[in-house]
Order: sequence, then structure tokens, then C-alpha cells
Amino acid sequence: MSNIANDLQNLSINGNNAQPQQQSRRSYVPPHIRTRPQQDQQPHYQNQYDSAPAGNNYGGNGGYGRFNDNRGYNNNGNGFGYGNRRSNGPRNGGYGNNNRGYNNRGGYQKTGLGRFVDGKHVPAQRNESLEKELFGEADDPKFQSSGINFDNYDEIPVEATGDGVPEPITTFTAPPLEPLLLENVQLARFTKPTPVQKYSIPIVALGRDLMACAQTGSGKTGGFLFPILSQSFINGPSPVPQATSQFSRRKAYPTALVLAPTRELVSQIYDEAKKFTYRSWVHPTVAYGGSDINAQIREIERGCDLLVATPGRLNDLLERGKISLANIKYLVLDEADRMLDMGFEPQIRHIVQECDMPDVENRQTLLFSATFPKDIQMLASDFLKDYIFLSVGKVGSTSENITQKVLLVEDDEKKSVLLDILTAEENGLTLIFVETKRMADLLSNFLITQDFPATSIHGDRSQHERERALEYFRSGKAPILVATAVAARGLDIPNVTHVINYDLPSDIDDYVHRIGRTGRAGNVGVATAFFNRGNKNVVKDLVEILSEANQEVPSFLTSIARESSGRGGARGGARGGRSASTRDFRRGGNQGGYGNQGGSFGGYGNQGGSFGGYANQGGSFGGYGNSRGGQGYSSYGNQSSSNASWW
Ligand SMILES: Nc1ncnc2c1ncn2[C@@H]1O[C@H](COP(=O)(O)OP(=O)(O)OP(=O)(O)O)[C@@H](O)[C@H]1O
Repeated sequence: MSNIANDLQNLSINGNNAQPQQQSRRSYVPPHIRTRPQQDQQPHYQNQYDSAPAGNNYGGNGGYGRFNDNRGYNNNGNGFGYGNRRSNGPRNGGYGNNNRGYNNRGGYQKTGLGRFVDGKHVPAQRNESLEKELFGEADDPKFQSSGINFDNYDEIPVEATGDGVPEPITTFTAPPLEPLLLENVQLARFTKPTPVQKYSIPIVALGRDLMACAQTGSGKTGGFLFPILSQSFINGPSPVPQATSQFSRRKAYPTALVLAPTRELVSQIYDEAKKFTYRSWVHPTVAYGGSDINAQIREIERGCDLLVATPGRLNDLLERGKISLANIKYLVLDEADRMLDMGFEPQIRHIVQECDMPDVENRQTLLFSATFPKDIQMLASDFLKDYIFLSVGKVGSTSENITQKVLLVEDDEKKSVLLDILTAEENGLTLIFVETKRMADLLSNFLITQDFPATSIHGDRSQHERERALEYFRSGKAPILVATAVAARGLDIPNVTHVINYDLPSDIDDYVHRIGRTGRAGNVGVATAFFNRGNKNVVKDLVEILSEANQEVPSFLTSIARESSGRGGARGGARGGRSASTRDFRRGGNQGGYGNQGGSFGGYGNQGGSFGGYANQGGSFGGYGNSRGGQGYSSYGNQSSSNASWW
């Protein structure tokens, strides 16, 4: 075995054993804390545990934004934060004393934070090294740069439905964007908005709720970050409720909450948030499971205006009283269809409806995804008020920047076909999706023994191993990553040139998200799927997806699709078929389909009743209501929660 293969084998599976001793003894440091410049960490640590230094010691620290503000800590007179609390010193400030909430709280400022003074946003000084860290330099391969087809996004038809849809913007300008946000967008080298951004910016500025569906890799993250940050920079922080106890003083009151399904995705959104909040008063924070909660709590206590979190970890923080949602103005569900399917829906409902978040009328709710099955759209209406539905291209469609190939490969031939493909690969990163965690391990080990530099990511690996696998993949040290569905959504890794569906997923929407890891930001990519009769359940949808994106549909696929619909048994799109979920469900003209949807939902719960069965069950909206509360729905829930464990 080659050296690199040896190396990678050590890294690949259960890498703990293979770790050099020295490294394994080091305690785990979450990635968002790892990259913090040294000068940042030191004062904070002291500040938190030692007795507080005099306020003005900090005042001189250029670049620390609010420290220089006489109205901030210094003015409150009590020195800083926690040290002070411990020593029971007089604690002035407190919450609600002024409108700058967090300024009174911590004692620590991250480099580059600005202030909001007398109704005006005062950005912090520029900081060259931080800028370089956040935005890189032109052509830096670590950062995704837009590809040759970026301008083609303009040709994708956009449909915005709902009352009073505002005109989209066509360029990034201030106004309507707040000037600092515009500067940060320029630092990120974004020259013009993608379609979803063109619409979301004025929609959010108008105070409207939004359900936005746009193709993978077409800038949805900016689609929610830009308008929320722009509005926040303009409006400043909300006053923080008066503290009722010593403990509640340490609670964070974020203005914006972004929820996403995986740890890696929240981490990535947080990195984006760091770029676009650069020099602003908005302090982004991240919280996700699998890493030290106390470190996250300390971060949160330093200030948390925009929180990016996975639902499980957020619930934990809410239970511990570390976060209050009472000040939330903006709630975002990224990958919203996943967040509202039965794996996550109870947790989301708890966070949104059973804690202290303002109700739907008193917050703005933004849902984003590349896919929005109709049943999920219906469920989502519970969380939205008079919203605008935005679809860029056909809902759930794939980007034409991805060349899709489907090969007929029997299970026992998969390994050898895969080796052929990988041998022919020249450069770029290859992401291989399998259905089970076990298979992810087996296949990555197999590839390593064949001298292919591979690693794997799945839910049974520790957070440390998951992050290391991604890091090795991103950097090209292990240009082959074998993954379960945990890597299917949202991840934005530059230079992924090939996605291989070694095992096809059973839900076509998962296919859409998986192949969307390539062909992003106007770049091109290839997606290859291994198909055999075991995948009949997705054949119809697959044919539809390929045709919609002007891809070649192999003849074997058409005939298997014909066979399947002839028998009436195999139908893709477990939740109503693609044709039933391609637009705003509120739009009339297909009430019948709506009824059918209800039926099919129940059918799905029953795990694959025949098409005839669906038709019989459907036909009324009441059917949907019944299935939601009844057998069908809970079966569906089980299915999805098991999803969470197999990814
Ligand atoms: N206006 C823009 N100009 C250039 N690049 C952009 C622009 N907006 C976003 N990008 C880049 O496009 C890439 C994809 O964006 P993003 O991750 O937001 O896609 P997405 O639509 O959320 O995809 P997914 O559905 O997979 O989550 C990112 O690298 C992002 O930096």
C-alpha cells in the first residue's frame, strides 16, 4: 500500500486509534473556536474567570469595537462581565439599561465588532488579517468562486406568489442594502445577486414572511443572511428584557435564529455569517451537538445576536436557561423541508411554539430549501403568516450545471464499476453516497486498500472524526469522501467535480440534494447514479428529474419506468409524486391533487400501498387532516426518525 493510502487508512475509520498519541491527548476544540486569533482568546479567558480588570484597560484595544465606546462597558463602571459577578462587585449596567443590550453583558468583544450608537450603525475599524482570514484572496481554492455559468442563473424563470410581492433588486447597491453589508458582499467578491437573493432582499425588507425554493448551490444562504443582516444593521439591537435574577443576566437574547439539520451545515452557515457581520454590531454564534456545550455556552455569554444552531443542541441550551428567544425578530429554517419532516418537526415545534419566541405575527419567518414537497408546504403554513412563495426554476429541480448520468449496475458489480470510474478521474473531489453507515465504512476501507485516498463521514463517527474527514476532503488530502445522507444537504465544498450515488436514496428529493454538492455557484459538475431494479421506487421521479434538467434519459430507465407505472405499484416521490409538488400549494387549480396528496401521505405512512390505494384514500383535504394525526403520519415519522439514525 502506498504511503498516502497508509496515512488515510489511519485516518479513515475509527481514526481515534490511529491518532498520534500527542494529538489524542489534546482536548477537542470546536472549529469555530479553533481559528480565533490568539489575541482574542486571552483577554476573554481572563475576563471570564479572573476578577475583572478595570474597564478602561480594555478601552485602548483598537479594533475591539465596542470596548472603545464610552457608552459601553466603561461607562457602566463595573469592569467587565463574569469576573465581576463572581466577586460580587456592584453590578450596574444589567439588561435593559440601554438599548445596546449585550454591551452591558459580557466584557469580551470579538475582533471586528462595531456598535450601534444613537440610532446609527458605527462599523469597527478594518482589520487586514481578519479580512484575509474571512474572505481569502481572489482565486484562493479554499473559497468557492463563481463558475462560467453563473450568469445563466438570470435565465431561470422565477415565480413569486402571494399578495403584494415587491419588485426584485437587480444589483447589489446601498440602498436597499445597508452600506456595511454592501462592503462585505464586495469583499466576498459577489458582483451580482443570484435570483433568490434578488427577491429575498426586498421581501424581507418589507417585513414579509417567505418560503423560498431555489436550486442547490444558487445562493440561498445569502438569500437569508443578506436581508436579515441588512435590516439588523439598519435597525440596531432590540432592548433586552430586564433581568429577573442573577442567572437570567447571563442569558443571551439573539435577534435572529437560523436552524439547520446538521452540525457541519450550521458550522458552514456560521462561517458565512462571520463574513457578512464583519465590523458590524451583530455578533454571530454557533451551537451544535457533539462538541463541548460549555465552550459553546461561554461563547454565547460573550454575546449572541445571530444564533445558528441544530435543533437538539438549541433545545438543550433553552432547557439550561442559557438562551431566551424572546427577542427573535427573524427565524430561518434552512433545509426547511428536512426541518419540518417528522424527524425534526416535534423539536422545531417545541422551539418555535412552546418556548418564549414571539408568535408568528410578531416575528418574520423565512423557510429555504431546494425541495418543498407539498405536504411539508402545508405543514409549514403553521409557522408562517401571509407569506410569499418564491420558486426559482421548478420546485425541486436540479441545476443544468450538473451533468447527470445513470448507469445500470447490479449490486455485485458496483465496486468494480466504481474503481473504473475513479481510475479515470483526473482531478477534483469525488463524493460517493451510500445508504448505510456500515457501507460508508466498508467502502472507504475498500478504496483505501485499492490505493485510493478516501475517507468517510457518517453519524457514527465522532464529531472530531467527521470534521477531520471533511477537512481532508476539502483540502484534497483525501479527494474521495464516502458519505451517508449526513453530507447530502447544504455543504458547499469548492471543487467537488463528481457526485456518485453508489446507492440511490429512496426519496428523490434526497437525490436532488446529494447531486447538488457539485455544480454550485455556476460551476459545472457530474453526477453518476448506479441504478438497478432495487431502485424501482424512484424510477419515475428520476426520469422526470432528468427530463426537466434536459439530461439524457437512458432507454433502460424509460422502460423500467413504463413497466413500473404499468403495474401501478412502484411510484416515486413517496409523498405525492413530483408533479404534485412543483409549485406553491396554495395556488388553485389542483384541489383534486391536494386531496390526493392527503391520501398519499397516509399511504406513505403505511409504507408503500399501491398507487390504486393512494387514489382511494385521497380525494379530500380531510384525508390529509386524518393522516396527520393518525396512523399514516406516525409511520412516516418513524421512517424519518430512523433516517436520522442511519445517516
Ligand atoms: N451573489 C453571489 N455571487 C457569487 N457567488 C455567490 C453568490 N451568492 C452565493 N454565492 C456562492 O455560491 C455558493 C453556493 O451558495 P449556497 O451555499 O448559499 O447555496 P444554496 O443555494 O444554499 O445551496 P444548497 O441548496 O446546497 O444548500 C457559495 O459558495 C456562495 O459563496
